[in-house]
Amino acid sequence: MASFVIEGGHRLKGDLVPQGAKNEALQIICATLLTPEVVKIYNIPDILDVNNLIQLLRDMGVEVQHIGVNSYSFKAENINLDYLHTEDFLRRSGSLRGSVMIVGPLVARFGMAVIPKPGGDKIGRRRLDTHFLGIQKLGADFCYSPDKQLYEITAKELRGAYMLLDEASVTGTANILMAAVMAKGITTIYNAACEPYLQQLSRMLNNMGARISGIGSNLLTIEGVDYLTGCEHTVLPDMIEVGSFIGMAAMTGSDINLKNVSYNDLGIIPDSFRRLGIIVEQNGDDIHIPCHDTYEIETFIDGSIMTFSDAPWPGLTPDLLSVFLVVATQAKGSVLIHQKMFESRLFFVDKLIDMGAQIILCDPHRAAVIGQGHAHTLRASTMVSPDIRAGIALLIAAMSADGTSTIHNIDQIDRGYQDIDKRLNRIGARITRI
Ligand SMILES: CC(=O)N[C@H]1[C@@H](OP(=O)(O)OP(=O)(O)OC[C@H]2O[C@@H](n3ccc(=O)[nH]c3=O)[C@H](O)[C@@H]2O)O[C@H](CO)[C@@H](O)[C@@H]1O
Ligand SMILES: C=C(OP(=O)(O)O)C(=O)O
Repeated sequence: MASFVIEGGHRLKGDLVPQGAKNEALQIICATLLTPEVVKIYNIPDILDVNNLIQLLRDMGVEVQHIGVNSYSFKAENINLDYLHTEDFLRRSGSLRGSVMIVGPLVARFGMAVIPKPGGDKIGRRRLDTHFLGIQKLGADFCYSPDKQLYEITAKELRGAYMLLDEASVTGTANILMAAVMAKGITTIYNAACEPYLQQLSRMLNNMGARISGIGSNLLTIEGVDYLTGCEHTVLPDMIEVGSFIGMAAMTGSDINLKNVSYNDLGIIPDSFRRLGIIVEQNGDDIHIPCHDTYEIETFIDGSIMTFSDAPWPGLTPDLLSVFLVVATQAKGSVLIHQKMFESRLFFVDKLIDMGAQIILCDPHRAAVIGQGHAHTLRASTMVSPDIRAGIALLIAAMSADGTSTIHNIDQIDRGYQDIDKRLNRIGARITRI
């Protein structure tokens, strides 16, 4: 397992271009299964999760061609459904969360699919009920096979239905949407998730001939069609990477320009960093973070201590709370980080405490951070990255610390951040991959 050795204390200066969004790319790549025609996708990030999904589709028989930098064409004309029952399929799909989203397209087009146990971050219970209940509402049957530990799904015909989702699940909404686009009649999904990932998926599906309205809201209406065509689609910049770079710039006292961030799709993210006292300048579609010697967390208007908590879009994404937390350790002021959605995502704070950060882990969901205003720089340390976003938070901590740190298990960072060491070293970081 590879590691990063990070020499802390270097300020960065220069431009960074965010990669394509991991969580959008995973949905979009699964959607290529809905048509036998060619789909061209641009701005696909070159990261472990996405590459594993592309390989999974190749193994299923999809013709995949690399047609340019971060660009691929997909042609799902001849799918080998028998592959879904192989050990190889189970192993590969178990390596990433996004693999669960092949179910919707397969049921829609072939009337059968298999739900393996999906992979992804081990950050608490990650149930799939929303996926099951929604696809069942469309008329599919689920049968559990205990020896193989997977669900086999069959459907003679999918029929549109009204459904109120039990929670606004991101991958759940994507899966149901992809199943519904070719169902007979009208499907209405209320309490749908509406992250930019889903808005982009809906636009892509409409470009393929689907009839989806309500895009960007939590009420989607889908008029089923018989056939979807090929299309071209460009993945948005990764808002989580943009947020990670904003936090990294402030914490390391760097001066960074983030190019082409698709500002209007960042929602509440820039303002949330501003509430941590960070100067986030918008220049057209770029963001400039000037060098900060210090930054001060706001209080709420009544003077009480600020809370940052996650919520489904347009609320604050849970995937950036680890970054807000680490950045707060070097701010002036205090903040409560409340991770409502996941129950095992904050335990990495022990490593920050070892580095000298002032944090009280109140319970698995809440951590109070007492910022030290750069008065006490963090100490270098040796750590293991437990999940993708804790991984980037530890990298930010190590880059700002005094001395040389080591982070093991960096596969967890490579899962979501393309060539992170090379891109940061180009503008002044000192990160060695060993
Ligand atoms: C591949 C992918 O796209 N992964 C993302 C996706 O995962 P994923 O789609 O797996 O996450 P879900 O949206 O299903 O749910 C995330 C967690 O939040 C809880 N929950 C969800 C909705 C809600 O209204 N209330 C609630 O408590 C769920 O029970 C679960 O514990 O969305 C998550 C939530 O933004 C992100 O962290 C993941 O990066
Ligand atoms: C939790 C995440 O990813 P996944 O759902 O793929 O585990 C994430 O991107 O922060």
